[in-house]
Amino acid sequence: MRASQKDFESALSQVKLLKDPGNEVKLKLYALYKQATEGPCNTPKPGVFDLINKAKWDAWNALGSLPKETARQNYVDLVSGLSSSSDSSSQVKPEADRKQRGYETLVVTSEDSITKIMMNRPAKKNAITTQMYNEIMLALKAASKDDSAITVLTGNGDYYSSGNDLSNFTDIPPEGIEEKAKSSAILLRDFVDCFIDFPKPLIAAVNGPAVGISVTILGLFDTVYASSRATFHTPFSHLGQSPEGCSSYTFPKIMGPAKAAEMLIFGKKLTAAEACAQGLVSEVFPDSTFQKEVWTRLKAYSKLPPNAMRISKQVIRNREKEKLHAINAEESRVLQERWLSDECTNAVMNFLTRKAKL
Ligand SMILES: CCCCCCCCCCC/C=C/C(=O)SCCNC(=O)CCNC(=O)[C@H](O)C(C)(C)COP(=O)(O)OP(=O)(O)OC[C@H]1O[C@@H](n2cnc3c(N)ncnc32)[C@H](O)[C@@H]1OP(=O)(O)O
Repeated sequence: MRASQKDFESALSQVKLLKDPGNEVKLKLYALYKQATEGPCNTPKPGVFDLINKAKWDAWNALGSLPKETARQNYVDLVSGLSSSSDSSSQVKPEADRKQRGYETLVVTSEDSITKIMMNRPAKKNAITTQMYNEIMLALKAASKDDSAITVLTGNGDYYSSGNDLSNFTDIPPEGIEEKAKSSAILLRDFVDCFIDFPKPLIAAVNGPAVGISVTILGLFDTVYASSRATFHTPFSHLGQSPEGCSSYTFPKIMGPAKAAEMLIFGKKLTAAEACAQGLVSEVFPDSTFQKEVWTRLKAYSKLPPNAMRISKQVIRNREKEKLHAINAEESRVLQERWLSDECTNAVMNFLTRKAKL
């Protein structure tokens, strides 16, 4: 059955209510509309620099001598197809579709062009076990290839993360502590390399206190938002350890050597406001509105052209990459030795036997 003028008019009203179907479809709609109402294109071709009008002219001209009635019918069919697909895509996707399965220590979701990686061991203050290091690496690798524009790391519960899970030190294989230190240094190096190489904008939403490695790697993020309740703390000397996450380079660069030394050598704890004043944090939000304000901001950012954002990140970061990989390798090598020291063993034992908290 041929589309009537009434069908065509109703399609014209319907099209105004549709979600933006993208430029390609908009050009098709334009061309069919012109063909249906004016017949074949016989206006002069716009100049090469008049890009938009030239694209429209090309689309219309491509319809050749298609009869007006057929163009009208095609327009009505196209709008009807768009309406039904937009009805189904506007339905809320079931939770199971949005959540990426297969992680035990994380909840990973992708929505609104944002991949959110949430550390999910709230009862242990999101302490990072060997399994969590591996899962974060997997999630970052997947996020670097998915169709999201930006990636966010955050924590579930009252902490962002209490850093390395100190029970990682008790899980010693039969080959002995040296072997464990060696494999842990490789794990650490690989973990930090994933942040150095991550190609899309990477944002930390620091929902609460952050300790150790969860703080040091912030220097490798593009933006860091913090709740007013967050604190930042790297108690390496207390633990007989030394800095990682490239912080021996990024922290002095971000906050100056004197402030960096207070954090990295003396374990000074910064409030969110102090961390922001020193350049480690981009912006602090009141804890009561943190989630709402951060996600509203990120949803707006995620609509920016993704390729432009990736390229801007490359321009900002690429010249430092080689240096960062070398620093990461060196920090991991030094830590491998530190883990075998009495200072480190005693500090970890004190925590695990509940004699000390940091
Ligand atoms: C041979 C070498 C192997 C090494 C393998 C290493 C792999 C790579 C390492 C990379 C280097 C990283 C370095 C760091 O991140 S250093 C920082 C380490 N973190 C800490 O030292 C923090 C320790 N935790 C605390 O001081 C307190 O728990 C904290 C102040 C964070 C919170 O105190 P609060 O009183 O509020 O809460 P609880 O102490 O009762 O905590 C609740 C439960 O969570 C457990 N918890 C918390 N943090 C950790 C942690 N980091 N590791 C292990 N467990 C942690 C805590 O024990 C409580 O558990 P229970 O309820 O079971 O008692």
